[in-house]
Amino acid sequence: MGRPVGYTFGLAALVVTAFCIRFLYKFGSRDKRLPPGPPTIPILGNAHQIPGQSVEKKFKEWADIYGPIYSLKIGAGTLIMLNDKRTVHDLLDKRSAIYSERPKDQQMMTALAENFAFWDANPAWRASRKIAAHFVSPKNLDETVMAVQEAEASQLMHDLLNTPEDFFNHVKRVTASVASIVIFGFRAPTPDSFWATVSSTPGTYLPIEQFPILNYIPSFLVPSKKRAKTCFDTVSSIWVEAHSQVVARRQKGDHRVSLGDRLISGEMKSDVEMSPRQEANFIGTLHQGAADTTSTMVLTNILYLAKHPWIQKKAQEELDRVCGDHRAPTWDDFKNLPYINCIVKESMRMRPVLPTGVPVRVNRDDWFDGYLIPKDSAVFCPAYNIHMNADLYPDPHNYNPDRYLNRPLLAMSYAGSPDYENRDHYSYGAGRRICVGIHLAERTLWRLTARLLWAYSIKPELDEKGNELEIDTDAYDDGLLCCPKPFNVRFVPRSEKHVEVIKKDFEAVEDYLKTWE
Ligand code: HEM
Repeated sequence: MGRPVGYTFGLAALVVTAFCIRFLYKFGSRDKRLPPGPPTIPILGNAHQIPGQSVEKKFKEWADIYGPIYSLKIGAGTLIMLNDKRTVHDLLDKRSAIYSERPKDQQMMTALAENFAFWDANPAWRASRKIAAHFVSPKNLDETVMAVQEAEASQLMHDLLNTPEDFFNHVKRVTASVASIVIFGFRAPTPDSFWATVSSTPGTYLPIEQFPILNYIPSFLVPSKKRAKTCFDTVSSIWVEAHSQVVARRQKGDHRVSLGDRLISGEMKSDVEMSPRQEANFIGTLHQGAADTTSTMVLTNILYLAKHPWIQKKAQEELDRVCGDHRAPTWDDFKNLPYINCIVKESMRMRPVLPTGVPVRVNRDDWFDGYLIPKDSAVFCPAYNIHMNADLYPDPHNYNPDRYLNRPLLAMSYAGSPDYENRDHYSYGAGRRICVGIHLAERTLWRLTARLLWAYSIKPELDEKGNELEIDTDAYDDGLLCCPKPFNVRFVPRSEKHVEVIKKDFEAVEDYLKTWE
């Protein structure tokens, strides 16, 4: 005889309920085979423990508890954090063939659809990366744009002489201008010029990949979906405008040595065909990667130098020995001014612009140190965790450029070396996706730091009684980039002779700079 319908229905409901409870309980939980990590709760996993601010400090706290590799669960997603030199080298450098995709993220993919920094390691990414790497190679930079980059540094020194209180804007202008020259063949003469202000970001959005149920919310209830599309349109229209200005200039017969010029003329060709809009977004991506990151690092340098006058003195003794007071340093002095390089490295270690790094996605299941790294995990090289590890950098919270005295080379020499234990820092990332603009960034940072220290003593602001105000090296914005909050310092020229040279240097390049406008 068959069972009553009510009984069968009840049993089915019980099974479904049990299944749902088990599913919800398991959703967000950590598979036992994963690297360790903080306890999870159903559904959210660790999402509720991730703070909205200073997230890098929380990541570091967990690194202190769970060691060189740990995992976090965000709903269905897995984050893997690599906290020492060996784990980064073994996974991101040595196994880069599988650790080079970018995490899948629908809304980022809409907002940044033609930004190759967020593409998987596909043929189009390879083609873009190849051109970019070739164009911002040391050889090309030193052969084609060295003179104008030195001239830009001369303008910065002059701007600081005239309106030192405006130094944030001067620094932002010069780094944007340096990038614009290389990428578009145009410079930004003032902080409000078109070439100094191009940039936009998508803002916050729903974590759909980690919580797929969010996909079922109707689009009209999710403003971030619309925002992602608007972001793409806005950014794209800026780069298309920038690209068309290069085309228009060339049509007037004014051909320059920028990447844009070479692509438009066909002198350089992508292995994967690009439409004019894609070409515009490709070079725009480089500008976006270059401008704010570099200015942020220069501002960090200024902040930390103002706080540590004895470091300035040490650098200035070296500068005086090599350049005297009759000429400013140039890139040709790099080998003779090793302490400037130490200062650049130490600022990058103390305050990496992207403290948690930019994650890659592993494209298949992998095993490391007995742990499972599941396919599609987002794998982080959080520079802050590594840089604040006292075993790797003794007394890590102390700003001490001397720790780099025995590492006189530029960052790429260490990042590309198999001797991973000797690596200087991780502020440019690691593996196949390491910052493609590293050579340009290193040159700009060194040049500007050397010039600043040669020309000025950077001093704290004075209060109304003439006492120096305290410099707060912890006052940083909590945005996408780790940038110092607005602060005040004084740029005191080192002598009358230095002032004379600053003025003369600028006079000598003023007309030449105009040819790049
Ligand atoms: C101080 C200055 C800079 C810092 C700190 C910096 C930092 C970084 C970091 C951390 C990444 C992610 C690397 C990874 O995924 O492991 C990155 C990627 C990138 N950077 Fe930079 N960057 C700087 C300057 C530049 C410059 C000057 C350019 C352009 C000329 C540039 C263009 C890019 C691009 C296009 C990517 C994406 C690379 C890819 O996904 O293949 N960056 N940068």
